[in-house]
Amino acid sequence: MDFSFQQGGWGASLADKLVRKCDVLNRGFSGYNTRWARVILPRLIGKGSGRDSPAAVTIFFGANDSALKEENPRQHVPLAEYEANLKSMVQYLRSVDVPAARLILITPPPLCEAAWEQECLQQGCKLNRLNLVVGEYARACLQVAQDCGTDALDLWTLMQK
Ligand SMILES: CCCCCCCCCCCCCCCCOC[C@H](COP(=O)(O)O)OC(C)=O
Repeated sequence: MDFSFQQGGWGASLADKLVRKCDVLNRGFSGYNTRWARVILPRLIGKGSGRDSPAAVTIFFGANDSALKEENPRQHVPLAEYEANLKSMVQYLRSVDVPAARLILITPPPLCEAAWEQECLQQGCKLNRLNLVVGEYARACLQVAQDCGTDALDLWTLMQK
């Protein structure tokens, strides 16, 4: 997310598609999980921080939360806490007047284990994420969206090979 406004990134593409219709703001923090994000969210989005009411607010977490506890305890967040943190972020956004109908929860994307393993090896560690585990977090994200009455974008399913 942090890097999505770089050349060719999905944030930049979205901003380009929506030019003259609405502004796309990026509040991504690379490497963050929901445990850290829920703490800083009020500093990123406060009551009335947009000039107009937002057309949509996306919440896109889970890739880092789903890192394996044994191999990456720093970023790992247990599944139940991930769900609770997402719900807390939804509740916070609703408390600053973002209607549930304007919220979109995005599941973590699928993981290409072979490519990620290369990245891990370069950093001197073992493969620390598994696509099947990411899928469990994606399903939990969809469940939270259903429970909270928000829209959801199931990237994990849409982007599987
Ligand atoms: C109002 C309409 C909203 C539409 C949103 C459309 C969203 C499209 C998203 C496409 C996503 C492409 C894949 C992105 C992959 C991002 O992976 C990120 C993770 C975590 O990285 P970071 O954010 O830096 O912590 O990357 C890895 C390697 O886990």
